[in-house]
Amino acid sequence: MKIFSAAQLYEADKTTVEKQKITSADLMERAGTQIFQWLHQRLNGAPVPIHIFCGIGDNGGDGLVVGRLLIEHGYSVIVYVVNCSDKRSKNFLLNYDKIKNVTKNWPLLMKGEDDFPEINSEDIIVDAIFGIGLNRCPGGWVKKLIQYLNESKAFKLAVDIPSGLYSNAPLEDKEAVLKANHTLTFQAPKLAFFLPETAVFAPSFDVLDIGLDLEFLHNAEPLAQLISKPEAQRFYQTREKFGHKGTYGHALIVAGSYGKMGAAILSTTAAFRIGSGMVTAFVPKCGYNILQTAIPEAMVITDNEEAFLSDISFDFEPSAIGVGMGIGKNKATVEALKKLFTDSEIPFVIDADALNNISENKGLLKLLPKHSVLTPHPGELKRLIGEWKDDYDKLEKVKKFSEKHEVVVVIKGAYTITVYGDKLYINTTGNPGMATAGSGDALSGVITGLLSQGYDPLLASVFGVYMHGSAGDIASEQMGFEAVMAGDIIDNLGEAYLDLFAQTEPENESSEKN
Ligand SMILES: NC(=O)C1=CN([C@@H]2O[C@H](COP(=O)(O)OP(=O)(O)OC[C@H]3O[C@@H](n4cnc5c(N)ncnc54)[C@H](OP(=O)(O)O)[C@@H]3O)[C@@H](O)[C@H]2O)[C@@H](O)CC1
Ligand SMILES: [K+]
Repeated sequence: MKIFSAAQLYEADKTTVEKQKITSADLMERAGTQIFQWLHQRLNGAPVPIHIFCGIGDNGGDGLVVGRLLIEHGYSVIVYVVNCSDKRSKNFLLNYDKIKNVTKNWPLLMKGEDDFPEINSEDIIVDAIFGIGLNRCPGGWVKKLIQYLNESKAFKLAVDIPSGLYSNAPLEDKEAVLKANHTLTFQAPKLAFFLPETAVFAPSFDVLDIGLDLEFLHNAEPLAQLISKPEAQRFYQTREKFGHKGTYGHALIVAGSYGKMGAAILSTTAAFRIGSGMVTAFVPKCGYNILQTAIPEAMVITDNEEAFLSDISFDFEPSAIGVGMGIGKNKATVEALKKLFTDSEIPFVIDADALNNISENKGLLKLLPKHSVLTPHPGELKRLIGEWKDDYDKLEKVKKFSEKHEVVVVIKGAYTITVYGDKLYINTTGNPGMATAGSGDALSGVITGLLSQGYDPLLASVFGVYMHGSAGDIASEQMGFEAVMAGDIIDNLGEAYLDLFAQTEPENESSEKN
């Protein structure tokens, strides 16, 4: 699924109206009807008070449509007009007139704090104050209204986007954004829903298909691609009936130091579980017995040093190399990395201490084979590219970094984002249970294992992140977030493959669940 900018959505709106020979009011009716149906399906006529706060633009217009349809179906509705500007939109005015035909209780005009209504915790708030047309930070009594609504325990449903949030621009004042419980967004999710600073305002959402012109949407270059099951299914490369272990490559995992041999075990096991034909672990001497005992399937080569890596030499040609998990920052290890990067031509997966060593010795970057994959968590990323002003600045910096060094960067987080040049791929699998030691080692093993099977570096990253998250989701379903350990994620990679093509109940066609 594609993520578009606000400007592109306006363009799509215009094209749709022209091509489908409808009016923009018809489109608003479609949008409002979808929101109404979502509520109606869940409330089933329940007499719960519904407070609808409408701005004076088209987002407010949507709110008025929802209000009218709810009133027509006998719901208990109170509509407020947040009268923050004189420039009411055409379709707002049209629906303002229409709602007067179905009720004697005209919308209440709010002009200041004195007009804030009492809202009970069992009530429902529909937020239709601002949509993607927000053009400045809400201030004055409107900001106070947003804060007032945020304090309420009532369920808050945002129309299109929580009011005060820009769809694809940085946050100006986090006190002036509605904290929605759920958002019903039109046609495509907004970029703000996936970035750490802004995602908290839209913790869950559904995408409502309002029938915008498919050709336009198909041809438009998106801000980012969302990676869910349908995309992951397309990336999957079938295993051949007559394949043998050589067909699926030989992954080399360069990992571990004294006290951190678990990182090597996790990455090596993950590379196997994702389908590598053979995996060799390169570890300091102290890891030999540990690795051979923990993973009999793996081959093990050791460094001359007992406790850390000092010279990474091997006498075979791996099809992919994952390096850095638990290797520490010994001077000799940095020299060993320098030699490894210089001698190899195949792309690497670079994680953990390999990233930290690169950050402290930026010259190493120049030695990296093209299309290597870097998998930093936020702290490692900061050390690599420096501080950023906000999430959007971060993405721009990573894009430049990716372009300059011709590498894939996997920014790990609640929504992991893979960056390659100016392209962004946002993952949708994963859960808070995966915030546990070794989860990153599992991911680097997964990506290395996919590379070794012939997936190209970008696909290995995007598909690997999806599979790692999916395995984590399955593990969390089995044992709850708190109990998940990295090994459980790896143990469920097989289930994640099975789940990729498992038959599921058909979803409601008009909405895509997040
Ligand atoms: N595109 C589509 O495909 C479809 C879009 N649809 C819907 O339209 C929505 C977009 O509507 P929109 O363009 O009218 O903008 P919207 O978000 O209502 O706000 C603009 C108004 O708010 C005002 N205003 C802004 N910031 C402010 C501030 N800080 N403080 C105070 N005022 C502020 C601004 O006032 P002004 O700057 O003119 O003073 C202007 O009047 C979209 O989110 C979706 O819900 C669907 O109906 C159908 C398909
Ligand atoms: K809104």
